Amino acid sequence: MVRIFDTTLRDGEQTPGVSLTPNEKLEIALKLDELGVDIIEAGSAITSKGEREAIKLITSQNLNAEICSFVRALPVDIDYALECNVDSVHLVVPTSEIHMKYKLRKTKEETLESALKATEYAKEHGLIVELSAEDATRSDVSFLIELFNKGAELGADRACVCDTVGVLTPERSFELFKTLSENVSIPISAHCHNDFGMATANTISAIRGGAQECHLTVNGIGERAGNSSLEEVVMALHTLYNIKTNIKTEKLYETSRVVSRLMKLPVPPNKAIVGDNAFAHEAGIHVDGLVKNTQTYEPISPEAVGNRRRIILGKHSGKAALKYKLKLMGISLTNEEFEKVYDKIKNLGDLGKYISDIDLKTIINEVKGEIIKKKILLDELTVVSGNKITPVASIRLDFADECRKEQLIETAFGVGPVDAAINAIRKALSGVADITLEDYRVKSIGGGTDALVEVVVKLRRGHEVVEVKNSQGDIIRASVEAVMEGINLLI
Ligand SMILES: CC(=O)SCCNC(=O)CCNC(=O)[C@H](O)C(C)(C)COP(=O)(O)OP(=O)(O)OC[C@H]1O[C@@H](n2cnc3c(N)ncnc32)[C@H](O)[C@@H]1OP(=O)(O)O
Ligand SMILES: CC(=O)C(=O)O
Repeated sequence: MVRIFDTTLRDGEQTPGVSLTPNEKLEIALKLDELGVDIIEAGSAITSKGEREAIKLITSQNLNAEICSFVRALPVDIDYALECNVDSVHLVVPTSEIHMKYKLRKTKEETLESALKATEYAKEHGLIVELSAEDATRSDVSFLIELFNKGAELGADRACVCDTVGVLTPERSFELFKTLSENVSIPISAHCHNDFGMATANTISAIRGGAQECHLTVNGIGERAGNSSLEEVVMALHTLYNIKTNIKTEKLYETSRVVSRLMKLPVPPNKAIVGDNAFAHEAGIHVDGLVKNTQTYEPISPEAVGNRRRIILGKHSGKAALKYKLKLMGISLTNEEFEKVYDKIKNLGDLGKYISDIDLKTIINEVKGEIIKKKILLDELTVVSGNKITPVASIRLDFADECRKEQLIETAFGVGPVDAAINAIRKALSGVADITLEDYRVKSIGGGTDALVEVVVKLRRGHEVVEVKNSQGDIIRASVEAVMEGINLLI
């Protein structure tokens, strides 16, 4: 069993440009606790008043996880951590020549002395101490052994080896952690960075070498190129090495998305385990294999990590993929219709188009000659904007489906006239269609104030996404009509 020390809220929050409010930190901490991490490094208490408020909020929840604060080898940092009622401190001491000489401006002896004093101080105040060597992978190994063993004599509970600038290789990592775990009297943890894209491999090698705990972040976020990614390390350990952790893997995707949303850091589609393409398949040969047996092209099931399988139609699709999609959607086609739909998919694919489920429905309707009646029509739109007025829009929509027919009227404010108009649509449709605007882009086609503007909106309803374009001279109408078109496609 390997213990997971999650540093999403400390090293992860050190991602340049990221800063969370106390409530946002709490929301992530609650998710991490549900996920089953053993330790949550909630922040560095010394950093700011807001940071301390966040850590206090987290420690007040009585979570299952141990709550930890980063501290330098300084009593003042430990005092701030104590004020936040944490269970433990991640007590960090630079150990490489470069860090000691240039950053701390201290000798090895002085560094060791301050580290041990700080350890003693933290222990006297009842804290669990994880004594951590910063830039350990560019440090003298005998110095690391001396620091950790002397720290252990003073009560340090765990030792941590930081690959601060990500220079380990899997081979070196195995050897280093083997040597340290054979010569240090307390459990050792690995904290790896991803500067050369090897953080996951280095962490796994550290564990194989004897590390009993690892520092990870959700989505691999963190300083520079980030830290070892929690979802990658955990799934590799469970699946490829048969080493267990306390992580409830089926919560990985959901946790990834909460962190992404609150940190405003999108997850790359090809991100292992939690990326939207991690279980997406387009190539015909792959989909044919998957339909016959999912293990042909999936090393683990998407459900195991709370992700989902997506079959994408496009240029590389084969007929097995189209048949599979039609079966899922409960649509039957004659052979002739099937061939026509398939040809259209290939043609659109050649034009570089990705064919969403909604596009597929539109293609099928076209091929079958069926006209789809729009459920929501824009009847009236009024927008008022100026220098002495908060932009405001009122809207009247005609809504009609099989069971309901009504007019929806709403008014809303916005930061500008477009925002006000879209807010009014959203308000009018709340409860009718819960749709989120994921992206809005505008560009001018030609110059001059009378130029055409092209608006592109991306809307999501559950797992379905549409992208719609509208071009005309009036930016407000272009925006509203693009949104209305998208909504009609989604409902
Ligand atoms: C690899 C890592 O991720 S390390 C963690 C990085 N995290 C952070 O930096 C947390 C956010 N930081 C902050 O809010 C601020 O830097 C503070 C509050 C910690 C310190 O702010 P300041 O007092 O203004 O110091 P400043 O940031 O300019 O410099 C850091 C000081 O800490 C010292 N220091 C750095 N690491 C350590 C350490 N582990 N133990 C003791 N002292 C340290 C530096 O030598 C420097 O001291 P100096 O001013 O005497 O030269
Ligand atoms: C302590 C830490 O975050 C590092 O050395 O990378």
